[in-house]
Amino acid sequence: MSDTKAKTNAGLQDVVAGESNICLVDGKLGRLVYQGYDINDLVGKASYEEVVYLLWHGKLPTQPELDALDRELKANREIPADVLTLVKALCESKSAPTGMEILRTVTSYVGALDADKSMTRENHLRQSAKLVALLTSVTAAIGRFTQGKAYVAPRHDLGHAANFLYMLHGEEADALSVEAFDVALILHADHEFNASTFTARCTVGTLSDVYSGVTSAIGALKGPLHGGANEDVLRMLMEIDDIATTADLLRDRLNNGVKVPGFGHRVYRSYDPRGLVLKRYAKELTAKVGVTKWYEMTEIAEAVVLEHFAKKGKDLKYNVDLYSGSLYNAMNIPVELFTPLFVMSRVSGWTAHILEQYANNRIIRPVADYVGPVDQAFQPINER
Ligand SMILES: CC(=O)SCCNC(=O)CCNC(=O)[C@H](O)C(C)(C)COP(=O)(O)OP(=O)(O)OC[C@H]1O[C@@H](n2cnc3c(N)ncnc32)[C@H](O)[C@@H]1OP(=O)(O)O
Ligand SMILES: O=C([O-])CC(=O)C(=O)O
Repeated sequence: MSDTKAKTNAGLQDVVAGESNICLVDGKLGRLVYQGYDINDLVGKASYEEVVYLLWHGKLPTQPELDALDRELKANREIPADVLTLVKALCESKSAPTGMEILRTVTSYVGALDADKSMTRENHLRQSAKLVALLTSVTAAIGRFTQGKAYVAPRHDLGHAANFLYMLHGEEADALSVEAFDVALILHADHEFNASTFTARCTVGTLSDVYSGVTSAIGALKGPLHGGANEDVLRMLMEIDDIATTADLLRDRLNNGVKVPGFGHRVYRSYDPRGLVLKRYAKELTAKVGVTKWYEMTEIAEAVVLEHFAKKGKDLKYNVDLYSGSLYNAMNIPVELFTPLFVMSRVSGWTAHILEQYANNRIIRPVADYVGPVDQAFQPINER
């Protein structure tokens, strides 16, 4: 048995697992900072594309730098014919793969077909830009095919957020939807050593490639305790489907010890600053489109769950996934696409962390506190 008296924190809670310049999550103050910039100073002022540049390069771009990134993203918007055929076949498959399973497969597929395997920062940035653009177009295509609609080719005169909504709906979205969607992309872009980002760093810490890092990160984000929670929130509300009974049903759920998606966080103790911004946009957009039911039910959920936590003396609050559901619904985005939307945004953060890991790499390999037996006497199979 190991003689190391390592203190094992279940789920690595509060364990400092490395240094990073990219993102600060201040759980006590409810503050989120990208490369030194508070998210509240970025939303509504910077575009998602500027934030992508910021995360990768550690500084806000000048206009020529932003133009160059914009050209590169646009050059990668079109889905290659073989990828489109794969996406369509998966969407129509009897096994009904989820959007996350399709994105995971596509990432792995395009990685296998990328002939340039060189381990240079320049090549890694090229691959990162390709993934940011391509996974966005593929998410829109999944939305089209799963609704039995035809693929809509990208436009090059639209920004990243506006182009996605155009490719999904086949028509240009209104200005408030584009602004709110761009803000949602910014807010989901990075979050320090969350489970999927840490997974990506572990993968590339072996000096594996960018596509492997992102493929494994998608697998980690998919789970209901992480990115999958944004779909679960709206599904839960749709199952309740009644404003009048929401509070009682949620109280029952909590009293039966069942978790409510969209609440709780490993780091935030005061509040999740992303949730506040999304709530504001959800309120405005749902009122504008005249579909306020899910937003109203979400507000009831917020009140009921926080009251429950407070009575139990728990400092848990709602997280980023609570209000995104009613917001995306007001943009007419199907629930099945909510976690893929998270990928579309977070791929910028994953690749920023992948670049940072490569720049100062040491293989990530913690130790286990072995608690099993060590002195077992071997018995041949015929004596067992
Ligand atoms: C983008 C993101 O990944 S944000 C998170 C998205 N995930 C969700 O919304 C799913 C619901 N939330 C959760 O499962 C958790 O809060 C997590 C996974 C986010 C954090 O997990 P942990 O830090 O391990 O907290 P843990 O699950 O141990 O919760 C601590 C206590 O609060 C309770 N609790 C935590 N979240 C919730 C919840 N959503 N509803 C009800 N109770 C909860 C737990 O049951 C536990 O209670 P106990 O001490 O009586 O056993
Ligand atoms: O930080 C976490 O553990 C989860 C989270 O909110 C995110 O990844 O955005």
